Amino acid sequence: MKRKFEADNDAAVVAAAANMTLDDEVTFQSLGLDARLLQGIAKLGFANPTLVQAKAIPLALEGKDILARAKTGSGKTAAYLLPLLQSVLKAKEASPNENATRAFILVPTKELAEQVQKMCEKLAAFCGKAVRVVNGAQNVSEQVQRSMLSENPDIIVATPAKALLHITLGGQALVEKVVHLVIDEADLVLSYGYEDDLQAIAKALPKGLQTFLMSATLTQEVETLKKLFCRNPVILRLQEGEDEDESGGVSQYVVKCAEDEKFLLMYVIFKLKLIKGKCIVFVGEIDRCYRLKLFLEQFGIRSCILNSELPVNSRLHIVEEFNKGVYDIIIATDEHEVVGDEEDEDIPKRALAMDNNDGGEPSKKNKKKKKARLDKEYGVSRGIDFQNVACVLNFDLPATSKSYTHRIGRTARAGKSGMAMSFVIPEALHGKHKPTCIPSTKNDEKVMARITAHQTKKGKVIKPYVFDMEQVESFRYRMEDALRSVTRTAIREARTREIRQEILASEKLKRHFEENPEDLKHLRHDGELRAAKIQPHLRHVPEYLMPKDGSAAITKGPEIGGAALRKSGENRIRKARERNKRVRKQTGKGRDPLKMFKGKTKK
Ligand SMILES: Nc1ncnc2c1ncn2[C@@H]1O[C@H](COP(=O)(O)OP(=O)(O)OP(=O)(O)O)[C@@H](O)[C@H]1O
Repeated sequence: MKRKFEADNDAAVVAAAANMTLDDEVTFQSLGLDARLLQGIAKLGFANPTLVQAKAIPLALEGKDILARAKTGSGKTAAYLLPLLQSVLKAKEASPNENATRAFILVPTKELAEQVQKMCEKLAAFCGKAVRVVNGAQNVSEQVQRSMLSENPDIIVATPAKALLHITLGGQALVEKVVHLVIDEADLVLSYGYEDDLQAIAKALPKGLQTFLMSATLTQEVETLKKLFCRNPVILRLQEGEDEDESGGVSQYVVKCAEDEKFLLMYVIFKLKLIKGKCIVFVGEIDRCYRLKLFLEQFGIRSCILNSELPVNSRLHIVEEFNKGVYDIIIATDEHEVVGDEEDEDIPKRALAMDNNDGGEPSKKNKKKKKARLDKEYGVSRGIDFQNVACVLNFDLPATSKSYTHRIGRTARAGKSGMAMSFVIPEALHGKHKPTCIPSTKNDEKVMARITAHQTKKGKVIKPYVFDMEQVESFRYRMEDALRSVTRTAIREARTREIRQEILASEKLKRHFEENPEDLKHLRHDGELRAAKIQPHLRHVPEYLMPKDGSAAITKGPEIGGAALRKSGENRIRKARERNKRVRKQTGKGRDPLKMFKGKTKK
């Protein structure tokens, strides 16, 4: 049984309280950080520390162990990286010629390792060669691993499994000077199956390290890690919403609909551009990614897919490009989250093996085959810093309220606003349109009730979102037409083709892109899979289908995701791009002159 972690009963110093707020006068300068780090912070555009940074950094600089619980997107990464970097710089000043690894940062996924390493490099951008941080989570040969470790990088970011490999290879020489250990997403690392690795790491690292445990939720797992690694830590329990300004936070909505209406709404929402800005759509199974992508493709709507089957380089590139604004829609699974971690046994284990089955029970053989293909160190709903996401759309509900919290935490980050919309199939409507329905949705109402209770406890409200279904219904015929084309064979083909393409791009072209990084810009992940029958007429919305009062009349709720964009520069960039496109269309300017050129022959 899971138990909520009660810091108050703990012997440790409880530094946080419900009324902990951010003092106006706390600035990065007042935290006493090195001038080079302040330059890095300024370059990142961080004006002031977030609450978790303002509270954790001074304590960390005093050498205290920290156990911090702060909401998703609240800036926990810099809260531990800055004190770590400060410590490395100090050590380098004391012994400029000594190369020694001083910190290990453990994260649950490869995606997160890459992100943390990049953030570290950005914060240390003005430190010259004084700081060397490596991403030790990559799959590399022993030879590469040896060369990576040969100069004892100051900071190693890795998953626990990879960190242990490094420690085993590097031996005492690698760990003897380690003084800091960070476990990011601490509530998650154990559920990723890293327990044995963590036990071994605890034995191998020197005693008396300064430890940081960072998490969005305090659970029994965090308590276990605390016992394993911490010495009387300061516990920071930063309450939800304390560091939000009034406009910040996620507005949460629920839409009750049948399985086929999910597709209908997706068509209408994306085709009529009802979402202003970028959107992450979470689905329950890998096959669902392809079903939805192929379905949207029928209407000329482009999207990218993210799941653990894709090679890690493709996954990282997709997130990077999405953050730059290259793509608007990501359809993702969060497979590690799908194995329910709540007490209720009724919660369907949205097991990976159900995949590809369209509802049937998986055969044992199938189960084995599927699991072998998936990357254990994959994860997108935890920790990944998707930027300026206007809306998180739960096409299929997650299995637990904890997963829900992390999914919706991909929007409204860094004090911005965002929207989360969840589709829920009421029991009465379940069973309708069985061919596409996934078994886990049977329990949607139960799961949603648990999610609502969890959010209510945190003072959050989930409101119903209303669409004008009469207007939406006029699109049904086209939806059904498109859905019919997305057969199981088409899905299977698309899935195989996508993986093949991505592996090709990821592995064979890796060296090419290392040598020609500019070419990466042209590698797109939202291409058409074309596995389903293409029906050109579906790409256009005929005038007679459009609501008389414009597309916005379809929603009776607030603008979807609009608030998130109002604050981001991306909105301006997007508008400028659209404007330029219109101008180019009207004037013909900007077209490829080579393609436009019509040679005249002399008479
Ligand atoms: N002081 C700051 N001012 C403005 N933006 C910041 C600041 N600190 C961090 N950010 C930005 O906030 C976003 C979220 O930060 P970060 O990823 O560290 O959050 P997190 O708390 O670790 O989230 P999660 O729980 O999802 O892992 C990032 O885009 C980061 O660049």
